[in-house]
Parts: sequence; C-alpha cells; structure tokens
Amino acid sequence: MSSIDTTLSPLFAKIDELKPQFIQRLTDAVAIPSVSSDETLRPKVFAMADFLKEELAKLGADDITIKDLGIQPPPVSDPELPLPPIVLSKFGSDPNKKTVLIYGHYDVQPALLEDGWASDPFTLVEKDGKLIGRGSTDDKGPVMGWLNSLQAHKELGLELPVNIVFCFEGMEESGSIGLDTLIAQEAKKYFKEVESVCISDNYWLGTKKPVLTYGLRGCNYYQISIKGPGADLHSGIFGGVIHEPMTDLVNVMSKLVDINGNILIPGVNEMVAPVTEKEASLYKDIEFDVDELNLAAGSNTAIYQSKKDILMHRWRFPSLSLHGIEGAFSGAGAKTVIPAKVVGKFSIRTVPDMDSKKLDELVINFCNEKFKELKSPNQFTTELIHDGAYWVSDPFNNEFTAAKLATEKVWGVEPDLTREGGSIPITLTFEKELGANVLLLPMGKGDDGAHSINEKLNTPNYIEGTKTLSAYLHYFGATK
Ligand SMILES: NCC(=O)N[C@@H](Cc1c[nH]cn1)C(=O)O
Ligand SMILES: [Zn+2]
Ligand SMILES: [Zn+2]
Repeated sequence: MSSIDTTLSPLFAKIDELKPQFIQRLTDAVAIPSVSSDETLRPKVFAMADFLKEELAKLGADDITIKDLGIQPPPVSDPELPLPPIVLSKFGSDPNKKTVLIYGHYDVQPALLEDGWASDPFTLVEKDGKLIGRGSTDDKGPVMGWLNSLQAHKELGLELPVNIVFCFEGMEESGSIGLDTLIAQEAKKYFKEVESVCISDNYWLGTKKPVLTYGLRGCNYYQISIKGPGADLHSGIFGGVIHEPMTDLVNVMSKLVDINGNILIPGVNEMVAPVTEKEASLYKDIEFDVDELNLAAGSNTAIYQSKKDILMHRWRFPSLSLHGIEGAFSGAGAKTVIPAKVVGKFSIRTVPDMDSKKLDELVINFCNEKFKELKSPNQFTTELIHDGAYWVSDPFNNEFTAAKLATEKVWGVEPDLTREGGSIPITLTFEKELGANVLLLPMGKGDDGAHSINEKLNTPNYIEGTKTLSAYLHYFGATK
C-alpha cells in the first residue's frame, strides 16, 4: 500500500461515517433561496454568504475575509442593489506545501414549485438515492463537498496535504459581476501563493463514467426591450389599431436562430475556429450516445443523432437560445392584454475564436436592422446584460494526472476527458491573472437537471464525490 492509500483508507471511512451530517449540511444550504437573478431575493444571497462564513469558522479556517463588491451596475431595477460578497478563506500556510485555490458559487438559478417541481425546490428531499433540490448539483453540493472534506480531515486530526484558498462567489449565475476585478486586485495579495485552481461546478457527460473537464463555452447574454403604449391595454379596444411591442419582439427574436439551431446573424459562425483533423479524431473514444442525451432531456427531440455531432455542437460550436420574455402574460387562463413593455432575453454560447466585443456589435446591429425593417414607432433597444469567456486548456499536466488518480481510486475507472457546453465565466480569469493551471473536477451526473426542475445530485455522487475531491488534494499535494 502506498502512503497516500494508507491515508485515504481512514479518510474515506470517516467520510462514510459523516454522511448524515454531510446531507444535513446540504439540506441547510439548499434551504436558503440564494437566487442571484431575482433582485427581491438578494438578502437570501447575503444569507448564504453568512452561512458559508459560519461553516468555515466552525471548520477552523485560518482566515475568513468577506469582500464587498459595491452596487450592481445597470441594467438593474434597483439602482442601489448591493452585489453579494466574495467569501475568501484560507486553511494552512505551510511554505513546503502547494497552495490550491478552490472556487465555487453559492448562488443558484431561480426555482418555483409551479414550474413543475415535484416538491418544494428549497427543501432538500432524499428519494431513490437522489438528493433533490435547487443547487444540489449546481453548485451547493460540490461546495459542501469541499467543506465535508475539511470536516473529515479535522475529525481525524489529519493534516491537509495542501494549503487551501477558497474563493466563493454569489453572482456566477448572473455573470460573475465584480469577480474579474477582485481577482486582478488580489492576484499578488490574497492569491499570492496560489499555484493551481480547482473548480467543481460542472457535470459528468453521461451517467456512468466520471470525467475531467478541460474546456467550457463562454456566454454572452442579451436583452431586447420594446416599449409602446403608456400602460397594458385591452386587446378588444386597441388590438389591430396600435403597433404592439410583443408582436415586434417575437418578430425580431424569430430572426436570430432557425429551428435547427443555426445562428442566423451574419458574421457569427465565420468567427468559429475550424475543426482540425486531430480534434475530429478525439470524439470517437468518448463514452456517450444519443440515448443519454434523450434521457437527460426527458424527450426524443435531438437535432443530431451521432455522438460526434452532438458533442461538437455542445462543446465547440456556438449556440443561441431564446430564454424568455419579461412583461409578457404568462399565467393560466386567457387574459386579453396587450403588454405595454416587453423585454426578450437570449444568449449565445461562445467558442474559440469568437471575439466577444465583435459578437456584441454584430448582435446589436442585426437586431436594430431587423427592428427597422418592421417600421414600428415603438422604442427599441438591445443590450448586453453580461458576458463570460470560453476556456480551453491542455489536459496533460500535474492537476489532471492527480485528478485521474483520484477518480480511479474512488470510482475504479479511468475518467474521460471532456469539454462542457455550459460556462463558468471566471475560469479564464483565474488562469490568466494567477498564471495557474485550472482543473474542472465535476461531482454530479449528466442527468442532474441543473437549471431545470427537480435538480438532483445522486447521494453516491455527493459522498464518493467528497472522497474524490479529498483524494485529489492528496495526490496533487504529493506531486513534485
Ligand atoms: N454550473 C455552471 C453554470 O451553470 N454556469 C452558468 C453561467 C451563466 C452564464 N450566464 C448565466 N449563467 C451557465 O448558464 O452556464
Ligand atoms: Zn448554473
Ligand atoms: Zn454552477
């Protein structure tokens, strides 16, 4: 038995023993509806930061620093809306050990019972081996996983194999506003010793095999606002005699993307890096098929049927999704209203070599042009709400080697190397500002339903995931 194996055996046994406490920790975290995109819930995002602060203190942190980010910039309804703080913390400062920065986010996507959840989204329910609740997999489960690991070390009296610097943010689901600046400011201060970054905030590709992730798409999120009459109107009185904002909006939004997912804005696809032969050959060895996609989607509505096409369109081509319309009638029944002001939301997932600023220009000019063609007298604006860069790295370094060993140790299988269709806006900033390698080490499965109804994290993924994160620290700490 190697010395790491000798250490990991009791550590894993401790993690198994503490399982009820770990589930309670996640239950407490999920109970705080820290939805960053809902201005009315901003106090709950702050409450979640307090919760983390208390947990870190109980675990014996050497330092906890709460960084205030000031007021959220427009577009926002409340001009005084405070940004949630960045929670920084340190465990250990041994100059003979590596220092790993662990990033996670404590905000979540919105969730309402009436969206179709089988149970209250903010009450964690354990059913059929699944921990169901908003944030269970994205990203409260993995964040609690790191805290669980610290607790297991502490209770065993086991020394941490690396120094840890935590960086937890509360705006990831809303563009990570303020975090880029903070990282740049702290690169030579709080983050001075950091030589490696680990993020657990994505998912296995499918449901059977763990993965290590070396790429993410970026995300530019836009809104189109159209304002017409002074108030919502009766469609029997005004229908057919005024220009309706909603009709204009639906018209413009329908020009952005076709039903096969092709982006129709000229110049966007032209920015995408060509597929090389080497890259085209990578897809064949990855375990995934269309059935897994259908299962995760809960429908047979895939545009592509081959593994390679699906993965390429998820990982290395851009996509444009239409998300919603603020101000539109969306209740049950048949209200005969003409909404006075509507705001359409859509985003573009970006990939190498797209230029974010050029993309904004192309999108805004295209929307203006399409609206002009309507010859409507309504007021029209298109603006960027937030953006986050794509990221692709080389998965052959000490971090990925250690993560492979950790995964094999816990799951008994070699992980696939994958990219991810989603975004973690801050990843590239960590890499650039800290000059550090970044590893994405996911905990949950591809069918967890992040951002969807009935989001879940399988209980074994939570517990074995806590072991994987712990083992990673030990294997990485032992690299020369
Ligand atoms: N788990 C990562 C994640 O869900 N990231 C979000 C980030 C985002 C970007 N704009 C809004 N949210 C994602 O949607 O990929
Ligand atoms: Zn998310
Ligand atoms: Zn996330």
